[in-house]
Amino acid sequence: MSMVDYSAILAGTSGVRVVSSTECFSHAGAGLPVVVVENKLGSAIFALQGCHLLSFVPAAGEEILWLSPLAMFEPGKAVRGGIPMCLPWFGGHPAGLQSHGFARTSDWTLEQVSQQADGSTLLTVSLSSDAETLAMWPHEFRFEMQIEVGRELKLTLNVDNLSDTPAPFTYAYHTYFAVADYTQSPIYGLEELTYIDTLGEVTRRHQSGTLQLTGSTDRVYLDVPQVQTIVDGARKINISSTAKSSIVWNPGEHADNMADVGQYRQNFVCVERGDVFDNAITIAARSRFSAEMVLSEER
Ligand SMILES: O=P(O)(O)OC[C@H]1O[C@H](O)[C@H](O)[C@@H](O)[C@@H]1O
Repeated sequence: MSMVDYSAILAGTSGVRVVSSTECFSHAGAGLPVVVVENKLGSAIFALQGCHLLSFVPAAGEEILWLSPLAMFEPGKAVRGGIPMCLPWFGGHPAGLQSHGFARTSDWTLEQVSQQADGSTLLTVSLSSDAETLAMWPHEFRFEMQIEVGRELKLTLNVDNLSDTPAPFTYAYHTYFAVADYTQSPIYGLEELTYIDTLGEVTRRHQSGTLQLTGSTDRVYLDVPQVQTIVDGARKINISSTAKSSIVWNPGEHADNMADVGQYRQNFVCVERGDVFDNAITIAARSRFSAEMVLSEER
């Protein structure tokens, strides 16, 4: 595993380290460079591959993110769990390019680290276009993620279209939330909305009342309110975002055919905030698009 030397960026900031994932997790695979952030308000770990959050624990709270015990930490392979970033397209690609875009398996660069006055830590991570990305997505770009680790986890995605043509764009924060049992964890904030059911034949449906998953589910809720709340026993996990869609997913019984999920499917639910399907956007030439997501825990 090759490690970039980040000592100049980390100098002067305490509580941030760049190490091999093998130091933090006992998962299979060669390992990936991860950034470990610890302060008095909370702690987080993210992989530089994909700018992929793997853990967030608010101080005195519990792990918010689910990371599969069967996850593989291999260069070029998306890790199962945490917050894979899907962009610059979400889902399948018409020409058969990799599902959920190339950003989640690309190596992002740690640009800046700073300590905020309230004790939180702010990190900036980026990915820029090159010949390989231009062959897949014909726009020069700079993707930037600002990661603020405090009592809450705040992620701000800035997408600069540096090209002279408008860029059609879909994305999602594909968050896997840790719950004791996804069939006992109601999700509030989607009541009476229209959703696209993508299991089998794609159909449009209406959500009557509160959503409670009972098995295999793959849905795109459109024009959602800012906040969804997952109730996991005595705690509530709040997901607040500027994104207009919520993709709700658990493979249910199909997890038996997924080498990195299997029997552990019961312990997560994905509520993914993004702009997809009818909410897809176009970023004008030489313009910036920004999207924010904040995760917090309540008891
Ligand atoms: O296995 P992945 O490529 O990570 O995708 C995992 C899942 O992501 C989203 O939730 C999609 O809506 C699902 O259809 C897909 O199965």
